[in-house]
Amino acid sequence: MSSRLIIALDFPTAAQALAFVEPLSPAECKLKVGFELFVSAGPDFVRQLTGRGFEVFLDLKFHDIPNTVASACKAAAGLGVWMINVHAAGGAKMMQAAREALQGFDNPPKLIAVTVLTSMDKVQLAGTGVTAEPAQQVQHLAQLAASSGLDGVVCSAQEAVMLRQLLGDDFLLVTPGIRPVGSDQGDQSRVMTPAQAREAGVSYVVVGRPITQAADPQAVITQINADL
Ligand SMILES: O=C(O)c1cc(=O)[nH]c(=O)n1[C@@H]1O[C@H](COP(=O)(O)O)[C@@H](O)[C@H]1O
Repeated sequence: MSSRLIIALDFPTAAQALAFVEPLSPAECKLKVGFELFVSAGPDFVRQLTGRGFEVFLDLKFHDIPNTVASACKAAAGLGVWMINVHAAGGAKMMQAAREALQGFDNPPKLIAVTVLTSMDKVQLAGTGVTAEPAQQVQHLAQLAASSGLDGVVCSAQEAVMLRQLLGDDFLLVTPGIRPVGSDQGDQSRVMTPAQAREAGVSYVVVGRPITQAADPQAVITQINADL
């Protein structure tokens, strides 16, 4: 079975990211390219990763009017990536437009929606005008994503049990905010360990700094894969 670990390649340059990726194999992880690396390294870098056989999650969190998001999703799908995402807060019409935009592709990327960022807690969420508990808002947006035809959501592992029950076994639950025991929480709020995430029924975990900033990344990768 392929790994359920997605490593966040949050590096400033293609050279640094490639140096990190060099010893890795597509059997032990998938790779996530986010804003920082995509802005500096661009689509050619993404093609280099797919060319090496990696499944790539292009994490650009599209959030705009439906037409703009649909066009961006088409462009992303053209790169041959495995997964892309939009913000569920963009609404049902935006998510449906994203879904429809992928229809012409033979092997379209999985399309998932960000619910409530894992860095947000109740106080920060309230600051945006949403007075629901984070878990309630995650549930609301995940149901909207499911009814809009998306393949899954980004959420914290803390919401995984609830969403698995509600939305079934095939709905993808992709969970950042993963912290192995003893690692720094950093700017994340709703965190869980890899083993807790597995028990909660997540589909994939996203892990960045606990691996990329480790003295021995390979040891952390091996341990996380064992925990999953
Ligand atoms: O969409 C994401 O990947 C994402 C959503 C979210 O709610 N929280 C979140 O942390 N992420 C991403 O997941 C990664 C987590 O990195 P670390 O906190 O370093 O493990 C970062 O690249 C974030 O951009």
